[in-house]
Amino acid sequence: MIGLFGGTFDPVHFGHLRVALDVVQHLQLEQLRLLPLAAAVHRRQPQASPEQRMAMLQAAICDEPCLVADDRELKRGGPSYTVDTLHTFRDELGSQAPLCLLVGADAFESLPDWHRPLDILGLVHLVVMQRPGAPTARDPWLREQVEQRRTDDPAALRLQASGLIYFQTVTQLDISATRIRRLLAQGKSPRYLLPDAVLAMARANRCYAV
Ligand SMILES: Nc1ncnc2c1ncn2[C@@H]1O[C@H](COP(=O)(O)OP(=O)(O)OP(=O)(O)O)[C@@H](O)[C@H]1O
Ligand SMILES: O=C(O)c1ccc[n+]([C@@H]2O[C@H](COP(=O)([O-])O)[C@@H](O)[C@H]2O)c1
Repeated sequence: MIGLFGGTFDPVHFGHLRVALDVVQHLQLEQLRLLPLAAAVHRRQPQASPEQRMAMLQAAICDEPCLVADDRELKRGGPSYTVDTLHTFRDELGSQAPLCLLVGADAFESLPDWHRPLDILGLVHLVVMQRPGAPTARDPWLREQVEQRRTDDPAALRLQASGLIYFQTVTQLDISATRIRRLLAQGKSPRYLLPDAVLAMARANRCYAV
C-alpha cells in the first residue's frame, strides 16, 4: 500500500518528515509520496519557487528510500486541487489498490472547504495525523463522515481501496514552515528545525531572505 502526503513544503521541515516516517512505519507503507503543491487554493502562495521547494524536498529525503518526492502537481501547474491529483493516481493504480492520503489535523478540519471533499473520500482513505486526545471534526458534515467511516484497525485499510478514516497519533513537533521563514527573514537561525541540507539550500538561494 502506498501513501500520499501533500503540502506547501515551503520549506519541508522535521515536523513533516518525522510524522511521515511515523505513518510509514505504523501502517507499513511500501512508499510515501510527498507532493509539493503548485498554486495553493486555500492560502497565500509559497515564497520559494516550485523548483526550489522540490530541490529542498529531494535533499531532505534522499537517504530514506520509502519517502519519494512527486512533482506531478508542480508539472500540472495552476491551482493544486487534491481531487485532481488523486484521479491521476487512480489512473495509474486502478480502482482496486488501497491508497491512503495523509493529512495533518488542521488540514483535516478544513476538509469541508476543499474542492469535492466527498469525491476525495471515494478515492482514498484518509489518515489523520493528530495530537493525543485532540478534539476532531467540529464541522457537522465532517463529524458525520467520521461516524460513518472511522476505523481503528489499520488492517482494514488494506481490505478496501478507499473510503475509511483512520486517526493516528504522531510525534508532536511544534515546528512550522512559517516560523522557519520568519527566522530566516530576521537573520536568525532555524537550525535543528529542518535538515541542514535544506537550510543550506534555502540560504544559498536566498529563498526567504527579505
Ligand atoms: N509540525 C508538524 N507536525 C505534524 N504535521 C504537520 C506539521 N507541520 C505541518 N504539518 C502537516 O503537513 C502538511 C503540509 O503542511 P505545510 O507544508 O503547509 O507546512 P506548515 O509548516 O504547516 O506550513 P506553513 O507554516 O507555511 O503553513 C499539512 O497537512 C500539515 O497539517
Ligand atoms: O483540493 C483542495 O481544495 C485543497 C484545499 C486545501 C488544502 N489542500 C491540500 O492539502 C495539503 C496540505 O495543505 P497545506 O496548506 O497544509 O500545505 C496540500 O496538498 C493542499 O494541496 C487541498
